[in-house]
Amino acid sequence: MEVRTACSPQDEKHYDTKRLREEFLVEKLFFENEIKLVYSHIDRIIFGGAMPVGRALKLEAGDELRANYFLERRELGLINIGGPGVVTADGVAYEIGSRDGLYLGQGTKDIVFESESEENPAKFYLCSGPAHRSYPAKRILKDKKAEQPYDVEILPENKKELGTLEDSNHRTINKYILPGQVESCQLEMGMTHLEPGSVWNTMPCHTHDRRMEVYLYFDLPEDAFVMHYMGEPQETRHLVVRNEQAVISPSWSIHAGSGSRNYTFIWGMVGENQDFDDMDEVLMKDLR
Ligand SMILES: O=C[C@H](O)[C@@H](O)CC(=O)C(=O)O
Ligand SMILES: [Zn+2]
Repeated sequence: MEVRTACSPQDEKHYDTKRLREEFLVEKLFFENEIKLVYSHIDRIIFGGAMPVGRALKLEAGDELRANYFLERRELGLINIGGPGVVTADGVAYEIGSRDGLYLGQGTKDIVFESESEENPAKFYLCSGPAHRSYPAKRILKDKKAEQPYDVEILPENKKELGTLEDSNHRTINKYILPGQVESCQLEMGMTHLEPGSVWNTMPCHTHDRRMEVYLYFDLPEDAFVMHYMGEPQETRHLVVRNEQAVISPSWSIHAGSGSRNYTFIWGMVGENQDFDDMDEVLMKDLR
């Protein structure tokens, strides 16, 4: 597990490109037959990728957690951005299609990831935060109908269309894990898709003092990129982000992006407030 420390905005504003990228960007999360995890001291989020190809991968606590198993004191959310796969948790096999999700509560002991085929492997993007009680496991279906008792369909009000082509920010925010749909201790997760011709996410932008966020950008061709904007609203900086790279966003930082074309991203948040709309809005005229 890679460990990243927290950082003050007083320091961050002096960073050059290399240092900014070392602190806030994760350049590769999906490695064949590996579970790559990043542990950030910021709200103790752990995020990463699991990409099983022809064999099963077991989630281990590692030395860093000093726990008997990964979810002993944590909860986990995931969204599959690859081909169909299976996540087996304490003997229950959850079939996770492309763009579907899964929530596993604190206390889940054995977690194993598999792909249905080697040619089109699953890519499970994982987000985990500290947890103090166990909520039920839920499979989250983006477009399919619920079949199993543990299934949840994304509610119509949690597929929120926002923005316009004129403002280059026409997009749909699909909320997967949040109160009223999938209960959790603190984790919230979702996936935002931009329409062709729209390139801006989260503009007008915001900060949220009560929670941090991680963005995973994907659905980008190799030579395309997203300029991700971070920093305090009057001290903005940018990161050039490529396909399947992730950005850590501290509570004091804006998090927005403009792509060289449209793209998709997954947001994962932990902190003390689960009200999705609890944001400190930044007016367009106030950005520097
Ligand atoms: O706090 C909320 C997160 O920043 C994202 O959900 C925002 C987002 O997906 C968007 O506006 O495109
Ligand atoms: Zn946000």
